[in-house]
Amino acid sequence: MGSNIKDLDPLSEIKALAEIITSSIADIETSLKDTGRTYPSPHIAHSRPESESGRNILEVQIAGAKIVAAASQLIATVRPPPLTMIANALQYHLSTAIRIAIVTHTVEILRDAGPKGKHVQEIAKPTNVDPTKLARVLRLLATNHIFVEVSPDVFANNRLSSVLDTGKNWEIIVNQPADQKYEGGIAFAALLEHFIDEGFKSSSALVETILPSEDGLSKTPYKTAFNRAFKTDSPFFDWVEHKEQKLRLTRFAAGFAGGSTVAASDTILDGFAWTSYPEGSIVVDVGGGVGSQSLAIAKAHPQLSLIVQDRAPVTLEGIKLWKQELPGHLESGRALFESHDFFDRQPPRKVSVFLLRMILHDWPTEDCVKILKHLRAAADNSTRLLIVDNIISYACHETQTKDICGALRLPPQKPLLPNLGQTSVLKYYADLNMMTLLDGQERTVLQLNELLERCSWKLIEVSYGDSFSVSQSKAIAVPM
Ligand SMILES: C[S@@+](CC[C@H](N)C(=O)[O-])C[C@H]1O[C@@H](n2cnc3c(N)ncnc32)[C@H](O)[C@@H]1O
Repeated sequence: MGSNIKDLDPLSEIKALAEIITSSIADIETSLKDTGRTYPSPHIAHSRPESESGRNILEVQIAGAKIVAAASQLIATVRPPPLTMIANALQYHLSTAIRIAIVTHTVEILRDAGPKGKHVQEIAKPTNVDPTKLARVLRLLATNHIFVEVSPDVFANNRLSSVLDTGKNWEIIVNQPADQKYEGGIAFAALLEHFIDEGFKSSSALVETILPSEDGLSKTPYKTAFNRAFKTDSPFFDWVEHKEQKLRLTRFAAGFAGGSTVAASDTILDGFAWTSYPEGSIVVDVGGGVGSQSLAIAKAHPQLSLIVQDRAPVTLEGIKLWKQELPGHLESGRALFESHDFFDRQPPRKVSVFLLRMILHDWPTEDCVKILKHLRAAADNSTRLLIVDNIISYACHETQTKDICGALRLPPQKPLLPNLGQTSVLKYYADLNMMTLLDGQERTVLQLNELLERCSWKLIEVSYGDSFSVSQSKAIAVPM
């Protein structure tokens, strides 16, 4: 497990893990007492972000990160190994069960019933699914702490299941076309549906895609596992815009626009010196989508001028959003949307900050080189490049990046994994999602450093974000 494993006999290792859990719980208790906040109950709906305020205290987060790392390591240590491997190999049923709960609108149907729940006959009726099969699906979820089986075949929501709630009335959802489910609602489940539909189906084709073709010489006809699974030559982002993929496009857009914010606790505003830029400094948000990040920057730092670049149809959506959210910035020219392909040269102008958020991970390294070289050509000595992505750590100690500010982290307590194992696992899932769908990749600091150097950018600072954060790591580079 941890690289320090040889120092501990097995029982001492188990005790050390248990001790990490006990002392972390004591830390949580102290922080809650000091701040007068309470810990969120696993039995109560996750309906408002404020209800997470106890868990969001920095010290509570750090303690929670240790508990997740230690508890999962403890399970991996004590359960008979073949059973752990079988349970790991069968995880796909859990993904499927989550999607079934979403498409049957189970969470919305159960919302009003509260803790007493509803019989599965009632839950199954609106979507006309077989109640006995739905009960088995929900029981697997309840066994994983998602929903509660209150009495045989009677299920109720709990905090985990309630994360899937759109907040909409189930009778409205059932009578709407499927692509309208997330309209006017919370779209977190849309993100999960994208993972479990396009992502999961593609993942099942990764084995055949990664292996060399049978003769060992000819190239595989499919570039990505996604291409193989969906029998298409189109890159994912083109395919999802095909007419017949309307439901998937709507769901994907909803999931990424609104859904991802439910999970993020730190933001674009943290970890970068936005206030150091004077009136009129230009920030170019490259591949900025509808400008949701730029919107947060503009609201917090009104002295900045924001230019959001993306593909033409996306910029039109962005203008609509900004007209609602911050019309004054568009009218005064303080913010503008620019249709621009990031594989083309940047328009000449003085840019203070180029922002690349969740862009580089979408692309293979050679394409990232093209994007970064165009930005470098448009930069002057004072330009900063801010990259926001998942920066992943090796699962072992690494010291080669010690000269980059923030890159090295203190090793966690023995015998935890250096990357805290399950605590940071979402970043590694994201990496495989990138591989599967796009031939993209999440990068380590070493890989990012090498990539930037090839494009004459120098990586000067890294911050990883909160313990549980995803897509919130930041890297700052300057021209070489
Ligand atoms: C994962 S989204 C990130 C959006 C935004 N940066 C954010 O963090 O919310 C990737 C974005 O890249 C845009 N994109 C893809 N190919 C592009 C290209 N060749 N030129 C400009 N933008 C592109 C997509 O339209 C999409 O908005």
